[in-house]
Amino acid sequence: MSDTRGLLIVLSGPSGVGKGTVRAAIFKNNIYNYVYSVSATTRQMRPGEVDGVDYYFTSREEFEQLIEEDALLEHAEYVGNYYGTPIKAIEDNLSKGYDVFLEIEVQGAMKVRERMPDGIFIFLAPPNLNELESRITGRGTDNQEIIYERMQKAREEIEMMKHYDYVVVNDEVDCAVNKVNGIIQSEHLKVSRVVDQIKLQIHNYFQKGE
Ligand SMILES: Nc1ncnc2c1ncn2[C@@H]1O[C@H](COP(=O)(O)OP(=O)(O)OP(=O)(O)O)[C@@H](O)[C@H]1O
Ligand SMILES: Nc1nc2c(ncn2[C@@H]2O[C@H](COP(=O)(O)O)[C@@H](O)[C@H]2O)c(=O)[nH]1
Repeated sequence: MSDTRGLLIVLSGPSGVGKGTVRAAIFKNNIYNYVYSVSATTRQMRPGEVDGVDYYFTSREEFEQLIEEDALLEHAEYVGNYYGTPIKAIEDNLSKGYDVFLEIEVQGAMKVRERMPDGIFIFLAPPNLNELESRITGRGTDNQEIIYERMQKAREEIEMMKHYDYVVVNDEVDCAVNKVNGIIQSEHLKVSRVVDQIKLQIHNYFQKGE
């Protein structure tokens, strides 16, 4: 009867908006004990990235095997590479009561929404598109062609914002972090999420006295 299952939190939005930056800041002072869902990808590892921490880096064959085995909650092809969310760790952590944090692009988020509609879907938006382009360019990880593709994608992705539960504009990282934490903590206080626990406490209290 008690609902101690964790919450599934999906942080999504266009490439370069700052999802990774905001997520890293949230996890640096992880006061709420969120667990991060490490995705699998076929893209090349960037300098400083660690296999199993930033991503599980796989070959295309290995990734296709994961699809075949139904080991992914969702997957998407994004600018020439596969990205996907391993399902087992999510199920294990949610059932242990941890809030699980996904940082994924928009097509994948929409697939998660179909399979896990109880999730909390947060769209991280740029202050404007010029700022988005300068963030992608400033990161220095993509050539002009890829930057162009990522900006084209961003246009479609911003259109999808209406399918999310919340939007947070990432103008200042600290401000965005506080808003995301605030959303999650408010979700925990929803009557629908706590009502069963309260009923159980009342039930246990009166049973003791009988
Ligand atoms: N609020 C902000 N103000 C200024 N710069 C920012 C802000 N947030 C992130 N950035 C910068 O923007 C760049 C892109 O950020 P980041 O890599 O976190 O984006 P992302 O959404 O995770 O991208 P991708 O989806 O491609 O992985 C980085 O150089 C980061 O330092
Ligand atoms: N649908 C999914 N998208 C994912 C996943 N993991 C990451 N991503 C997103 O892909 C793009 C590109 O990432 P990058 O690391 O190459 O810049 C970005 O929007 C990520 O958030 C996933 O498991 N599924």
